[in-house]
Amino acid sequence: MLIQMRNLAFVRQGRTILENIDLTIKRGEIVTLIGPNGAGKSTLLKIALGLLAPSSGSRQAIANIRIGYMPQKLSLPETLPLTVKDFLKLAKSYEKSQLQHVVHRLKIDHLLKTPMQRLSGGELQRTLLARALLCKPELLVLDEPVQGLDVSGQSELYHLIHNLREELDCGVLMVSHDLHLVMANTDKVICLNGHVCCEGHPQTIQQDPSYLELFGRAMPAHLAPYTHHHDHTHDAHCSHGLNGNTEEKH
Ligand SMILES: Nc1ncnc2c1ncn2[C@@H]1O[C@H](COP(=O)(O)OP(=O)(O)OP(=O)(O)O)[C@@H](O)[C@H]1O
Repeated sequence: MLIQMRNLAFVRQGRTILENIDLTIKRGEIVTLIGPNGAGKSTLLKIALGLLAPSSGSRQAIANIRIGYMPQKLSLPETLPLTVKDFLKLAKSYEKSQLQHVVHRLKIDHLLKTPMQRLSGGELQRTLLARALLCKPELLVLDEPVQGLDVSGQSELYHLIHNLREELDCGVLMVSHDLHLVMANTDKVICLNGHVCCEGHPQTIQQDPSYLELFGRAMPAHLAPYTHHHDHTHDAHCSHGLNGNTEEKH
């Protein structure tokens, strides 16, 4: 076990954002959080990172756990002179040999002198991932790592994450909206909507009634859209009540 949350809740300004969360991540395991906007996915990642404290329940991690974090986005002033190399060197602590290894592994050697603002979407995601790897993480936390990439770029990055997990023998906790790609690239999926609606292996979870209510009927993996059905309401125990027949696509 790398990290474990038990009966965790997070409340802000009188509003319950997360409740009844039980989550364990082991070494070598990829766990993916899916859920509609505002479901609490980023909040849960911040609790995993230790940036936010739970309001109740517990979050335990192994002693001195090394966590590499890839944020959802990076906002840099257009005129800030910052090359990829400078950016990587801002990481808290790393060895020079590790920087060289990571840069080579993620195939960004040729970008080291490029200003951060000039990177393409795919190059930026690889650079952010490289920075997350500098601490030789035992746990990688990735907030929508493939956003902004085209389908082949998404597939390539998931494949890379898949391989890195084996090479580093680390755990991976990530958020994704790309349901069809998640299914092929994860060990465990957790459907979150303030609480855990359902969880399990990607193949089995597609049969779960809670999953089907949230994301619609199972389809061939390459055709599955990310569809969130809002024709029901949730309570803390994941029972559903019908309230109309509207549907949202995210
Ligand atoms: N510190 C805070 N204080 C008050 N409300 C907050 C705080 N942090 C998050 N929230 C609220 O909690 C809810 C969950 O936010 P969160 O960003 O975790 O959702 P998400 O699932 O990551 O959404 P998205 O898919 O849109 O990124 C949102 O309604 C947000 O406004």
